[in-house]
Amino acid sequence: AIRQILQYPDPRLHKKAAPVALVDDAIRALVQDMAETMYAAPGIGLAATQIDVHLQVITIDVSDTRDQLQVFINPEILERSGVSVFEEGCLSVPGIFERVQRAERVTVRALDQYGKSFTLEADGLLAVCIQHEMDHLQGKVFVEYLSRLKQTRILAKLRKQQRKVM
Ligand SMILES: O=C(O)C[C@@H](Cc1ccccc1)C(=O)SCC(=O)c1ccccc1
Ligand SMILES: [Zn+2]
Repeated sequence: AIRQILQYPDPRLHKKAAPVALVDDAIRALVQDMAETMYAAPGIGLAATQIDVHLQVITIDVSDTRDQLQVFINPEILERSGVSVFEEGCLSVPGIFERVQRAERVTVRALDQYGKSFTLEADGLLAVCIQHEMDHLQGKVFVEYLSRLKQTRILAKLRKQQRKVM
């Protein structure tokens, strides 16, 4: 089912996600809901935190055919190298696109939706997205890397947008 995505500055976006103890059918159902929600938004990634589920689960699909889902459960970054700057967006901060500096390449270890451990070396958009989603699991939203002035302006803009919707 498509879930509601929390909108910044909702305080629930700052909660830290707990590790998944057992990758069972309930977790696989959560992954399905996250994928459905991500594709409908549309987005290239989604962290469970964004649908108010505080578990370390991430779905990503950076393919342009939108049919290559990648699932990361209890992800850990083992290595990071280089620097890349990329204009990022966020489904929890609609309409805001800002440049963020991150590692160019990451080696990440995680469990898949069947509980099997895997290690992946990523670069490019996949590396950027993995880091963006893992920030969400730590309760961090990409706008927090920006200057105070930019954050103030973004909050004002979002408040205006959210009032209109109400
Ligand atoms: O809020 C999120 O985590 C989703 C976010 C992921 C992300 C985008 C860009 C850089 C880093 C992380 C999004 O998917 S925002 C929407 C977006 O960028 C996009 C949507 C459809 C097609 C292509 C990109
Ligand atoms: Zn985001």
